[in-house]
Amino acid sequence: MTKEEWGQLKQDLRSTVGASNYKNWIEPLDYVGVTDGIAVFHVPTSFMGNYVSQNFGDRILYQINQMSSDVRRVQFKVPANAPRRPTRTAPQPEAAAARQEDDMLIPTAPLDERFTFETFVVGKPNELAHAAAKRVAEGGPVTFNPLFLYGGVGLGKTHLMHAIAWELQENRPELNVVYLSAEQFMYRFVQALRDRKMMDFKQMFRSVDVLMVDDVQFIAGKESTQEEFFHTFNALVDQNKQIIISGDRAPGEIKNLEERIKSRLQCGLVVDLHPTDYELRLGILQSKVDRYRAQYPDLDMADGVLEFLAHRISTNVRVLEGALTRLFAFASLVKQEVTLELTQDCLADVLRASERKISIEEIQRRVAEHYNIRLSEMIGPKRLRNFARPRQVAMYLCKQLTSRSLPEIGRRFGGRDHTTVMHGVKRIDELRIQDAQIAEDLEILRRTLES
Ligand SMILES: Nc1ncnc2c1ncn2[C@@H]1O[C@H](COP(=O)(O)OP(=O)(O)OP(=O)(O)O)[C@@H](O)[C@H]1O
Repeated sequence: MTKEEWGQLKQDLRSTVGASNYKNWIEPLDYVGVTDGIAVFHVPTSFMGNYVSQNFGDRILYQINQMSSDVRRVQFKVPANAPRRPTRTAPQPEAAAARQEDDMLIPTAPLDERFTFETFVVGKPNELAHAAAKRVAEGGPVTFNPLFLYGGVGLGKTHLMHAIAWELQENRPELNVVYLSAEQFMYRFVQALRDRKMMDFKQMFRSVDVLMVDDVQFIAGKESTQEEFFHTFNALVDQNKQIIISGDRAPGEIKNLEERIKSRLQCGLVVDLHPTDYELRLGILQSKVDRYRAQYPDLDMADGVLEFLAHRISTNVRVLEGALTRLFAFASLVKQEVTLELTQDCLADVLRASERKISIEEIQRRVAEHYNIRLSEMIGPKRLRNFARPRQVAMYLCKQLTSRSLPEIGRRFGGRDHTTVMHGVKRIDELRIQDAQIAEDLEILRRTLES
């Protein structure tokens, strides 16, 4: 079959499949030629290839055979040198855009170019989640299904999901990887219902190789979306296709999520991203600064600024990044070195908002745990050294980390006098210098309390 013949045949197909199907599925086909009785067409995505093959393959072959009898099969494949999947960040080719406009069923959402494994800083709080994400991104045989990533706001769930999708595209370009938020899933679902395209919807989601759904808590309480999600999930698991889900808490703790979905989500590997600690925050800041240096080559930064920010800003990485961006923009505007003073001025509101309110109770509890004594023993009247020293450490930390007065602290330590507290604080201040063990205890406790 020549290209001209295909051109003619295509026009014939228009009347048999209808204008909308023609525009969406037939027009974008790029006819390559016939080899060994197989008519080969190039398609922009493997998803599209599967769809056309399943829905129009027989009809196309039939039409071809009306013209030429030496074609036995039709094949739709993504060319080996195809550009990265066009439905992501790259501009959409016309056909794909038209398709999206037409029926809004192309399920994948754009990926953020900044969210890759290279830019993800690994520390104790996220090392497990990172390792699991890396494993899935290799695209090898499915070992845990689903991978469920959860954690609080701004701790890197979306970043890791995008990183997996990018890497899968690199490692296994032939796979049909679909990433979308649970909200988008619902939106597509409702739209398919409205447009009476449920068959298309089902087929589409069941034809993916890797399904990634972000912020699954969104579908909690939304009955029919949950139902459809459950069926999609099961169909893919049955076919041994990888599923990756994120949520803001562990599956069992998501309210108004059906029990059967909860238990399905718990079947694979559930890993959490813990709140960041000081070291991780510092690492993230350093890596961001390295990138900013390219943007602001003349900007100087005084020692201690990053450490200050890592100490003072909350666990949410998004807030941390926002603060740094603002700081750099401000410093370059006023053409000044980034000093501690400038930082405090420029970020006064952020610093105030993320001031962590540590309570006396929290300090007492942590210190008791650290020294392996009971809370009642620390607060109680006993003067045994085993209890008295931890008590003084706790008093010292209360003075350092809260804004409570000495009499108030005394009251909360079993009604002790403020002079007792003062004595305790002074004693620990001395020991801090003489006794390395005490210094280390204080450092550990301060860090855990501040993280
Ligand atoms: N370990 C990390 N290394 C580098 N950047 C990080 C890290 N963790 C988070 N970030 C950055 O912090 C920002 C927030 O992360 P992300 O959007 O992934 O959070 P999330 O957990 O999905 O939050 P939400 O619950 O609000 O959706 C992003 O800009 C991301 O790049």
